[in-house]
Amino acid sequence: MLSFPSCKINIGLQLTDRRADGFHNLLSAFYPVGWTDVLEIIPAPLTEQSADENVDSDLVTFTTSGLPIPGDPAPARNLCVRAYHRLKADFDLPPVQMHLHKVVPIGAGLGGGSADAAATINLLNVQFGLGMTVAQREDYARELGSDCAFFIQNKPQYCIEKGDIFEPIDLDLKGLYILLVYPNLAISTAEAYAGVTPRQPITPLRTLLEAPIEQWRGTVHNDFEDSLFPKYPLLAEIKAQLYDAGALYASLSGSGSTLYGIFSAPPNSPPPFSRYTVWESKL
Ligand SMILES: C[C@](O)(CO)[C@H](O)COP(=O)(O)OP(=O)(O)OC[C@H]1O[C@@H](n2ccc(N)nc2=O)[C@H](O)[C@@H]1O
Ligand SMILES: Nc1ncnc2c1ncn2[C@@H]1O[C@H](COP(=O)(O)OP(=O)(O)OP(=O)(O)O)[C@@H](O)[C@H]1O
Repeated sequence: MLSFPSCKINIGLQLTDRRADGFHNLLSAFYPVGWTDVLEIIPAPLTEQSADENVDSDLVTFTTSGLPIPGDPAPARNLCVRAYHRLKADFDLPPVQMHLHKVVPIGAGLGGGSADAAATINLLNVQFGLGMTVAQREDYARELGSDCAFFIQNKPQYCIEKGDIFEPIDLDLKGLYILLVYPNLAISTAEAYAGVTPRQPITPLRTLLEAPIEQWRGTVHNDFEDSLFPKYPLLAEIKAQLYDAGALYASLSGSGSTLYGIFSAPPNSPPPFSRYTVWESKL
C-alpha cells in the first residue's frame, strides 16, 4: 500500500514553561501542508528461512530514495522502521518491505520525519487489519516523537503540552496560498530549544488566532524566532522578504529553518527565493 506523508507548519508557537522531564510545554496551531514524501509498505515475499516460525527473520527490508537522510543512516533507526517494531511488539505483524521516497526537507521545522512515522502506523493498521482507534494510533505515535501524533489525523489542531495533546480549533485557511522557503540551513530541534527562555504568554495563542489573519502580524509569534534570528539573520531577512512579496502573514515554522508566507493570491515564487528550496500551493 502507498501513503503520502505530508508536513506541517506551526501558526504561532508559545513556549510557556520547562517540564520536569526536560521537555517544554507549548501552545501552537499545527496546520497540515500538502508537500509530501511517498511511503510504500508491502508484505515481504516469504523465503524458506522466514517461513520457519522459529527463525527471527529480518522483519523489515527498508530502502529509501530522494533526499538523503542525515544522522544515523542505519535503517533500524529510521522512524518508519521504529514505528513498525513498536507495533510488532503488540501485534502479529508479518515481515514487510518498506520504501520511503524522501521529498520534504529534513530537520526543517516541517515535521517530515514525524509524518513518516505516523503514516507507517496508519498504513500498517489498515494493511493488516489491526483495528486500532485514532486514540490508540496517536498514543503509539507519541512514543516516537512530540510531532508524530498530530499526523495520525493530519488536520488543523491547537496543540498543547509537548505539542502532542490536541484541542479543536476553528482555523480554516482554504482558498489562501502558502509559500514555504527552506534556506537549506540545518537547525537541530534540541539546539533551537536550548536557546529559548520559556514564559507564560500575556495573551494565549488561541485568543490571538480568533482575529482575522490580516491582524496576526506582530501578535501571532513563534518564540523560536527570538533565539534563532540573532544567530541566523538570514531567517529574519527571508521573513521580511515574504512580507515585501505581499504575504498576509509570515513566520518561522517549528524550530526552523523553514519560513512560510500565507498569501491571498498565488505568490509565484518571487525572485529573492530562487536560490532556496521553495514549495507553494493553494491551501
Ligand atoms: C519544534 C516542534 O517541531 C514544534 O512542532 C516540536 O516541538 C519538536 O518535535 P520533535 O521534532 O518531534 O521533537 P522530539 O524528537 O520529540 O524531541 C527532540 C528534542 O526537542 C526538545 N523538545 C521537543 C519537544 C518539546 N515539546 N520540548 C522539547 O524540549 C527536547 O530536547 C527533545 O529531546
Ligand atoms: N523518515 C525520516 N525522515 C526524516 N528524518 C528521519 C526519518 N527517520 C529518522 N530521521 C532522523 O530524524 C532527524 C530529523 O528529525 P526531526 O524531527 O528533527 O525532523 P523533521 O521531523 O523532519 O522536522 P522537524 O524539524 O519539524 O522536527 C534526522 O536527522 C534523521 O536522522
